[in-house]
Amino acid sequence: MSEENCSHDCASCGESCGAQQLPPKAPLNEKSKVRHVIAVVSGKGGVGKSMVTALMAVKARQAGYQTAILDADITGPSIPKAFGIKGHATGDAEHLYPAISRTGVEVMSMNLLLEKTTDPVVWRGPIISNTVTQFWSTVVWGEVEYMFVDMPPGTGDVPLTVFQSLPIDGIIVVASPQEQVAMIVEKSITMAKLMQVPVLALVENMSYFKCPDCGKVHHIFGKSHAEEIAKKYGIGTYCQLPIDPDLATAVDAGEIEFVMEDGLDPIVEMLKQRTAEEK
Ligand SMILES: Nc1ncnc2c1ncn2[C@@H]1O[C@H](COP(=O)(O)OP(=O)(O)OP(=O)(O)O)[C@@H](O)[C@H]1O
Repeated sequence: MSEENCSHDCASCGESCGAQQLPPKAPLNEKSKVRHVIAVVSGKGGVGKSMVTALMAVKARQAGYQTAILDADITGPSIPKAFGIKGHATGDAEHLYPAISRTGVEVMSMNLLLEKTTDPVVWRGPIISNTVTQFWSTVVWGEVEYMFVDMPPGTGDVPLTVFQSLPIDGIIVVASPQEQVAMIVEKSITMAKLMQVPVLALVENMSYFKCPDCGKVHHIFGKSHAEEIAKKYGIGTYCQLPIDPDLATAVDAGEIEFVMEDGLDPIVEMLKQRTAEEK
């Protein structure tokens, strides 16, 4: 950005220039230790980002890690429903406490703070972004190995705040075959690169449908581009999830912790390897 176009408001600018003065990362409270934070992003809504966030937390938990989900999708939170978590989060004068799922995944979401889950959150961008930072700072997360942040879709205010305020280890990009063709996915990848956050994995969701009767595989949204996109952007891990009506039913019934789906295993393996290398 040229000098005369610079607003000098680095907190709301995604450019990385020599004069950049980013705000310090938001602090965690003294009762929490979160070792790794992974943001789950998508170029547009409805591609299964929340589904992948929930499944990643479940699968990493099954692999033996303490996991948590920070639902940064403030205006469209869907994480508590996938886990069948009802009721409200609790808190005291200084802290909020996360809900704990049946298998031990910690969850904080705007839906746990609303009087009715159908109430809309009609807030302006800066207040929404501030809420996300508060979830990070005021929630008593305890000891967490992997926190997954369910981002709102796109590259707006909240993703910018999350990248700037939270110590993000990397992102998982979720896209359907269609977004990959339309290059929507590349916007998220380019944003992460601008913010100097590594892209850890690409999930091609709704990649294919396998007929339960004859076993034939149909590419409903076009052929796969996961390998091609992963190669182009140097993304080390990629995987595919099928269109699976059982997955959608499990989310609707709050049973995401109990589905049989191994499509995300390559990412869990990658996380295990990273953890082993740290030791
Ligand atoms: N692989 C899949 N098979 C079947 N249904 C799926 C699959 N992935 C996601 N869905 C369903 O598609 C719908 C949208 O998924 P989800 O809410 O995870 O998308 P999203 O990208 O988080 O959307 P938004 O950003 O708008 O919140 C949900 O009803 C979900 O259950």
